[in-house]
Amino acid sequence: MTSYTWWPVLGAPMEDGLKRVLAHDFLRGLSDGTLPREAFGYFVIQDTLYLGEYARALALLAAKAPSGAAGTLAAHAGSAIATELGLHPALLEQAGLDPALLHTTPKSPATTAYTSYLLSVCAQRPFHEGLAAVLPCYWIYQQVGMALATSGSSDPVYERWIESYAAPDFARSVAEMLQVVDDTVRELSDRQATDMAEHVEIATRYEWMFWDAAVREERWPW
Ligand SMILES: Cc1ncc(C[n+]2csc(CCO)c2C)c(N)n1
Repeated sequence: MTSYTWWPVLGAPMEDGLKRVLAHDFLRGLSDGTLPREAFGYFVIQDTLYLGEYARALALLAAKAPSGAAGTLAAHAGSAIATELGLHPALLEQAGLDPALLHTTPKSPATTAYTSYLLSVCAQRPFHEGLAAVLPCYWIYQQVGMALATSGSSDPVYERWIESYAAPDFARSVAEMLQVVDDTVRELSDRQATDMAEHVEIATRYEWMFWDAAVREERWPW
């Protein structure tokens, strides 16, 4: 990580957020198997809703990317959709939940806030800012996957989730994205780099809030 040009610019807010994420009850519960199935089911449904919007954010970003990065971003938009359609419904079924819930559950307040934020930054702000907003999604999940994979989980459903983010395929996709970030950061003024760091910090907080909403099974007041 430290060999990347972007690390000294963007690493601090993500590392701080990662510490908080790793200490969150949701991830402790995934590791030791005490996470209630209801909280995991809530998470998988909300995450599927999230992925559909995240893919659109990446597609918006692809449209304004320099040509060297456009193909990577468009391909990643495609693979986010593939996860939405593949892994997530399979996880739901394995967890004993009806995949039809995916079509009847509304986005939670946290999912609405995070995806609205991503879409608005990617649509309305310059490329480097959008890239900063989508970065914690990759980096945090990779770090979480690696941290949890060292001891795994006694629960086979949770273990499958951990394995998918500790897998070499996922590491390759994160590395592609980090290279795009590196190529981008190299060209920026100090002001632009500070703007990126601000988006990284906000998106990292949203990542924490997403786990937290699942533990609380957050709902709209009516
Ligand atoms: C809340 C939330 N944040 C990050 C991810 C991880 N993630 C989602 S899409 C994508 C890239 C393309 O597949 C990655 C790494 C998630 N699943 N849910």
